[in-house]
Amino acid sequence: MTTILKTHDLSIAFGGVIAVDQVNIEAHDNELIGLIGPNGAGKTTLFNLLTGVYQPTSGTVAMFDGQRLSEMNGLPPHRRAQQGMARTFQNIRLFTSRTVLENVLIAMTISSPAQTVGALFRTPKFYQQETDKKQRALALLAMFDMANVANELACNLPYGQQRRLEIVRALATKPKILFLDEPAAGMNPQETQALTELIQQVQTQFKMTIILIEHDMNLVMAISQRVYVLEYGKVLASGTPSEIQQHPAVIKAYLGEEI
Ligand SMILES: Nc1ncnc2c1ncn2[C@@H]1O[C@H](COP(=O)(O)OP(=O)(O)OP(=O)(O)O)[C@@H](O)[C@H]1O
Repeated sequence: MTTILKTHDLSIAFGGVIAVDQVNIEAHDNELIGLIGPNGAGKTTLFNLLTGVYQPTSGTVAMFDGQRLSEMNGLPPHRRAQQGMARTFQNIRLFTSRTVLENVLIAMTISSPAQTVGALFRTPKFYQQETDKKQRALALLAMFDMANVANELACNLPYGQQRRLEIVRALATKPKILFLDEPAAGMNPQETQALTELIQQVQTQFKMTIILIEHDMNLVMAISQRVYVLEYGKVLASGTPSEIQQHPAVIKAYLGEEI
């Protein structure tokens, strides 16, 4: 098991609220991790700290590439994206007036900009790269059953497909680690089931690490290899789904809710 991401005593305070409080977590290569916790527990804030949207009040985030450790503190989101982080958001953030294909191509271009000279003078290499990008984008869309809507405007897609497009767009950046913030939010049971299978397929096919915030316990418990539970900004428990489901403190935190 190779560690790919690790935090040390990661904390952030907003005024008097300590939203993330000395969190120590780690993610391994090709691991699917569930991040759960009651509303306001600090899950999205933790994602924002990991991906560079927020800088911590104290503590560190590090990524590992083999033996090489890269400190992430101080790096803005786009620099972390270049290091291999990609994410989706709780609220869909697509380029709604662009087509589905353009949304994916833009993500690819942002993550690996074309050589300026090639782009300026439209060299044969530039055209080849553009063709390759388009083929890769279409292949990703096909995997998500969306090749047939490649030329639709993103705003015209049904909600479930918009959510899936967000994942395709994140994958287009070839991340090492993918953060999914409530990917099943607002989906119906059939869409959720299809998404569950897709997330597993992504993990197997791309051999990447996925960290998933999700309120749908069936989804989390079905696909996570390990689960972290946050409560009041702290890690309350971590373990396999079955360990978490039997954990007394977790049961207490979720009293009245089915885990
Ligand atoms: N930018 C901010 N300014 C002030 N307080 C914030 C900010 N972001 C988050 N918080 C507070 O931090 C705490 C954790 O919020 P966060 O959104 O991370 O929780 P969550 O576990 O993702 O919740 P949910 O499951 O409802 O999405 C909350 O008390 C929230 O009000």
